[in-house]
Amino acid sequence: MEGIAIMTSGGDAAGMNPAVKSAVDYSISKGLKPYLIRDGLRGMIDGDISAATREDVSGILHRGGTVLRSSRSKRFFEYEYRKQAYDNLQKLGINKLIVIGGDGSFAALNQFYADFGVPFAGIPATIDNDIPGTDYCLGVDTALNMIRDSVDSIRDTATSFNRAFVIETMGRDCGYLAMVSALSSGAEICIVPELEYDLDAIGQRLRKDIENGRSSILAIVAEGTNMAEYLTRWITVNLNMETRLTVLGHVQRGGSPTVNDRIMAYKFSVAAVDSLLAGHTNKIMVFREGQLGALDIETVNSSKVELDPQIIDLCGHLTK
Ligand SMILES: Nc1ncnc2c1ncn2[C@@H]1O[C@H](COP(=O)(O)OP(=O)(O)OP(=O)(O)O)[C@@H](O)[C@H]1O
Ligand SMILES: O=P(O)(O)OC[C@H]1O[C@](O)(CO)[C@@H](O)[C@@H]1O
Ligand SMILES: [Mg+2]
Repeated sequence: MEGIAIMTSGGDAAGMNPAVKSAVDYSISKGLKPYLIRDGLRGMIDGDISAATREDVSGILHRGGTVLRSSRSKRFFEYEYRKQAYDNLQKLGINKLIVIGGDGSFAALNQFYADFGVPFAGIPATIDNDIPGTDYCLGVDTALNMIRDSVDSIRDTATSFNRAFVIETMGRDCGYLAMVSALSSGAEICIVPELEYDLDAIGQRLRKDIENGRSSILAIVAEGTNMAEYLTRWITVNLNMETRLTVLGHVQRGGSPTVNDRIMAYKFSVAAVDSLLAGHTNKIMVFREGQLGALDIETVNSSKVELDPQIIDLCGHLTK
């Protein structure tokens, strides 16, 4: 039986566990022998790999994070350790890989393919939603719901005082989480890398609102702008409102996957196994304009992330 190994790599994301479960179950149904690699690239180098049964992956789909665990391995950049990883796969008869992770993890597996010709299929999973070619990455919906709950709670306390709150969301260099959260929570300000902002205009708009009775302000700031602390001081001074900063941090990465993340995980996993069975060697599963598909890693690597233009438009008035 042909061996197929499944791993999670890079930042964990809700949806990784249902993706692992589905990849194992579907591989077995297709006559493959699934293996699980623990701790991502670290486990591949150190041979932390074991055969998987359906029982091994039962009862995991509702859990957040990744039961396989993850890593960011410095050693994988070195050929010597990639060779060690290859030898581990060879010993077990594994000649197909599924990697559930972000762009860095795909780059790692593509390098591994260039070195040793082991085909892989990538499943986009990162709350940042920053993988080119796909509108959706696993974990994003769960993260957005986490953020919504947190911002709604902050709104409760903000409106109990005359206060402003600046809330920083994750997303590395991508403002998707911040933009969708600003819209879904009714924020007054949104600062993201994708949009220019005009603090003078924001000041004029909100001073008028305050004259007309506004007593609280919510500002959502993407981590990639590095603006959260500055904006907190700016609101205090320029809008004369007591202002608190909340950095949501890793709470956004946890939590039980939403229904959407579970269903997307199943779709991506089945597509990944099918892609390998069809003989494709280095495809990334994507979801674009409501359709499931697959792109060559080269296309993904050479493209730019394109966020939903309607979301960007809808946020425009929150930046001035
Ligand atoms: N060019 C490369 N060659 C070899 N290994 C690489 C390469 N690029 C990335 N890697 C490996 O892939 C790991 C995961 O990449 P990275 O830390 O960027 O996370 P990611 O998969 O992009 O997920 P996220 O952005 O959601 O955290 C890195 O820690 C490194 O071990
Ligand atoms: O603290 P860590 O796990 O290194 O990663 C933090 C980064 O990971 C991400 O959450 C993506 O998983 C980014 O938004 C953030 O910048
Ligand atoms: Mg990444």
